[in-house]
Amino acid sequence: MIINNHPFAVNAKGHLEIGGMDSTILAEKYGTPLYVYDVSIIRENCQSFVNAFEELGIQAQVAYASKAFSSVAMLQVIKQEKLSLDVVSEGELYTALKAGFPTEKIHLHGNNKSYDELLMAIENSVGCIVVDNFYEISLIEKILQNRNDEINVLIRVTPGVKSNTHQYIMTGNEDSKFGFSLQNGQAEQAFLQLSEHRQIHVKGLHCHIGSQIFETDRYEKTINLLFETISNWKTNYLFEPDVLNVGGGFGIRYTEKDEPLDLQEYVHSITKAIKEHADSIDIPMPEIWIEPGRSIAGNAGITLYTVGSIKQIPGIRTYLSIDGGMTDNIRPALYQAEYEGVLANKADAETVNNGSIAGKCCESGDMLIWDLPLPEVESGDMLAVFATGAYGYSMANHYNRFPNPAVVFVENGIDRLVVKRETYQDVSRNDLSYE
Ligand SMILES: Cc1ncc(COP(=O)(O)O)c(C=O)c1O
Ligand SMILES: N[C@@H](CCCC[NH3+])C(=O)O
Repeated sequence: MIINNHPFAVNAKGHLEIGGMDSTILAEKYGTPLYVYDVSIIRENCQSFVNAFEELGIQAQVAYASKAFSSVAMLQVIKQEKLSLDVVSEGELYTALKAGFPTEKIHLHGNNKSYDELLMAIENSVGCIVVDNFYEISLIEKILQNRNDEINVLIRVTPGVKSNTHQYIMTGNEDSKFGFSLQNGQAEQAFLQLSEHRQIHVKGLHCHIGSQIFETDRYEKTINLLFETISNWKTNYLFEPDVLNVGGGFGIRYTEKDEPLDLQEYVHSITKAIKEHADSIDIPMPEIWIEPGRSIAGNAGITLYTVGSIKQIPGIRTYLSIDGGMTDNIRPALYQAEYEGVLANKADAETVNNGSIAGKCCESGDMLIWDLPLPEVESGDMLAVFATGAYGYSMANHYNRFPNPAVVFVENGIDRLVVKRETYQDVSRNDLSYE
């Protein structure tokens, strides 16, 4: 049975199941708050993208955007599914190396890569550096001066497309901290500078217009703009890209308001648009690279909490406080993101009232869900919040010195702890005494 359009079942005891396991048993075994992933859903999401390209006979790389959720176990699953990997920092690169990820399939991103980050990437022969700005070019040139390495780069461009999403997760517009503008000539200047360097191979262009996007026409519009540039560069510099990377951003279902497309639909429309343009300017079909994060990890994860204090304000609202909140999921506070949830131990009980789910932090904005329809709630009940697999754990923080939760993977009815719960020692690990 699918519950509320989220891919989880309810068992005979009326408990929420994830990956064939009773979620209340997981909560008892590992404690709450707890992130739980159904690994089979992660794998299905990976395969949806990979198979869609394969069926079209298109050369492609599907790079998991590891910022959505990075841990050694997660990246090992991604490696098993034969995807590539997008990393944005030394920490993400370090995690990828720790997971044994093939370095030639790693792409390094970032709008302010440091000398050390770039050096680490070059020393480890990553497959590609997505160059973002002129300062970065100068750092790469400096590193290559003393080395014989040759590197592949993509040029990250901002095509000037506004995506229909929250301002904080919009990245392809002209007024953005990311990438070289196509409009004002900076992308062309970067292209010329990079192309002159004998150790740098410009493989193509990269752009990412934003996140949680439901319309394929945004990608089509972006591809139109990219090809205006490619066509000019072909005429002026005989440029034919080997690769076009159109980023990630494919939307998922958080609440009933979201109507996600099948992942294949994005692949089909991106491929069609690129093919038509490549044919029209008579260049070989480039490899298509995409970078999904949320659409791989998001719907595979849930967070389990225990309900504590219940505060009823007659005629106004009932606040149900849980043992986590904005420290393990900052998205509602940061982007007014909305979620759905159920009581995991009463998953099939009839809903009778609305309850608003409050986090534990000393912050009025620490609210996870407003007015969630729920059955009769008692302290000690267990709340499951759906679709928290992306940008939940990875954006966790230590506000009020809360330790980060544990992460458990479940597959074929077997559960495995993949990230340990932090302890108070972990939280104060770097504190030094001043006495
Ligand atoms: C460059 C880049 N690629 C890929 C992604 C992944 O996006 P999403 O998780 O929405 O697929 C992001 C995040 O928005 C990004 O900035
Ligand atoms: N962290 C954001 C997505 C943007 C990430 C990368 N550009 C979110 O939770 O929705």
